[in-house]
Amino acid sequence: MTQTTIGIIGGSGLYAIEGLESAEWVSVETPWGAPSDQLFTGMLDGVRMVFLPRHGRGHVHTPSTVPYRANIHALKALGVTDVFSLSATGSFREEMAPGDFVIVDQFIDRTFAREKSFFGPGLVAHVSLAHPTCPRLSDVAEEAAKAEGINVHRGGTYLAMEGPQFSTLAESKLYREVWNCDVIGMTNMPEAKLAREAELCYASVAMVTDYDCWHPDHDNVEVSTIVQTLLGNADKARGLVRRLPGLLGAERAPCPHGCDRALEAAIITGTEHRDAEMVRKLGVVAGRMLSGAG
Ligand SMILES: CSC[C@H]1O[C@H](OP(=O)(O)O)[C@H](O)[C@@H]1O
Ligand SMILES: Nc1ncnc2[nH]cnc12
Repeated sequence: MTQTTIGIIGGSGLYAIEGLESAEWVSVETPWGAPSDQLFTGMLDGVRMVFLPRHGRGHVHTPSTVPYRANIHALKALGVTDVFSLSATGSFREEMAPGDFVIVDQFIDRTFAREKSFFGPGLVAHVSLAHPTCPRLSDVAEEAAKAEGINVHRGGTYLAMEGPQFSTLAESKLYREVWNCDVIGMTNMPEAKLAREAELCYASVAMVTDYDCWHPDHDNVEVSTIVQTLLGNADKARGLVRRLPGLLGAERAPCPHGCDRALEAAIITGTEHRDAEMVRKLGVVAGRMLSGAG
């Protein structure tokens, strides 16, 4: 048994969480540059919490400039074991209405201008992403949402687009009608990929703000309308977060789905061929698999 440390990545509209004891903002340096912001740490119901605003306080990072690798590295460096990602999304489903939450379980990655892996030349790894979210954390997120009276949908495919512009109507229809996606956002990829490489359990909670531009009875998405819905969603998200420590508990057993052992069958570069600098940079994220190498 180890200790649970919950990481919360707050998306658009969620730049702080409340109620932590002994709370402080801490700076973390990483070999991948600076994270989006300082990280807010403290205790909630006997469980250590670490919160990171994905776009930084004041929303300064675009979806393309969010330093995803530095963010996941910083969470891992602070001992985080379980990550809940909260994100604003458009919806492709009539029944997934603005104000509803969707516990995402699949992604289609259409992003193209981001670093997507901690690994690279001199240290190559291929983790499985068949099931990119952790069912154990997703159960907890669903239970917390229900306890808060949030209209929550279990399961959904998140289309990750590059942005920052919203989709064209043709794209929106393609994602909805042909690719069968449920929600759309700009940030969960490569975040979920990197969490898996860092052997962190990861759950994604999509907070629906709009119907993108496909819905004949709703206006095309605009930031001003998103912000209105986001204010309500962020209150709901803070309620959900408050329930997580009680549901997860302070003691942590190995993940029954193997998220925390994802690298065990993934690293392919032979020990004697590994690049020493890469091994050094990967010390925090993959050190347990690399000790003695390089
Ligand atoms: C403010 S609208 C577009 C913006 O909102 C979403 O952010 P996040 O995923 O961090 O909640 C979307 O991905 C875009 O970055
Ligand atoms: N319609 C949409 N498209 C992409 N990202 C979003 N975030 C919130 N709504 C969105």
